[in-house]
Amino acid sequence: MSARDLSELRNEVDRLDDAMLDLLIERMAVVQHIASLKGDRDLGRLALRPAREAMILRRLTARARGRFPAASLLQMWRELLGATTSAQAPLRICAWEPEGRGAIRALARNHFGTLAPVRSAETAEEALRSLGDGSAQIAVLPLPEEADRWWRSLLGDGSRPLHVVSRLPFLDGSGHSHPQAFAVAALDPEPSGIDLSLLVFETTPDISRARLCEALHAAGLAPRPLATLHDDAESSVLHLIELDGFLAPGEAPLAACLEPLGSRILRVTPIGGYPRPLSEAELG
Ligand SMILES: C=C(O[C@@H]1C=C(C(=O)O)C=C[C@H]1O)C(=O)O
Repeated sequence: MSARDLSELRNEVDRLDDAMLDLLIERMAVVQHIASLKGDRDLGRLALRPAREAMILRRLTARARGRFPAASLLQMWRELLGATTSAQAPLRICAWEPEGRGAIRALARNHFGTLAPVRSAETAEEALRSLGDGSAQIAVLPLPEEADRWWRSLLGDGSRPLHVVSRLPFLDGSGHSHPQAFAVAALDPEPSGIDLSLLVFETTPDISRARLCEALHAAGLAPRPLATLHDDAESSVLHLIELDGFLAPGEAPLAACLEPLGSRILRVTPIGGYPRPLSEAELG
């Protein structure tokens, strides 16, 4: 290849870079128009819409069909979505990174982008409090383990209920040991078409977690129990379980599968709904 060919091809790359940047600028202007319609800033609300973002990312990775590395595509668009969300309304993050549970702050940064400041909290409770006092709009916490109790506070009937709205990272490298986290915000979950739900089942102590999961399995809900808490008076037990689908209590098939357990199910409270992360296998 001659020096002339190389310089022509580099000119072509420069032309494409300019065109891509012009498109990003044009996209940002459309997002600002969307922002004025949604009115999140005036309502003191987060501009983030995890379901819409997941639909964009799934569509683009399918469209790329391996012609551009999917993991890079996802990371580039996560940065873009972070920039467009930050441009609409404040987006500050408070992350709880307990010892030995992985790089949660880095996970938050990779997901929400470089523009969103990530502050550290000493405890999960402190991270959740930051949502109440307005010093952050998103709390990022590692997936609960048995000893964690923070998820219990999402059961409260606050005037602006907090929900788990995302599971991080969006590209799930299951099989590798990598940290996973929940993003909590004062935002109502919306369905993206392929979703997971996080529910708290309050039961009488005489039914085991295994029995509860068996009933959920039978309805094809693929339960993944995360944690169980016994209340001080031993009169009820709280089970935190992630299920396939965007579910609401009282809705079929949840209501139907719990019916045989009768009055031993005291209460079912959804505390989260979020897009199911893409698996590496799905990317092909
Ligand atoms: C533009 C919007 O706000 C945010 C930014 C998005 C984007 O850049 O495409 C998508 C979803 C939201 O997180 C929107 O709600 O559509």
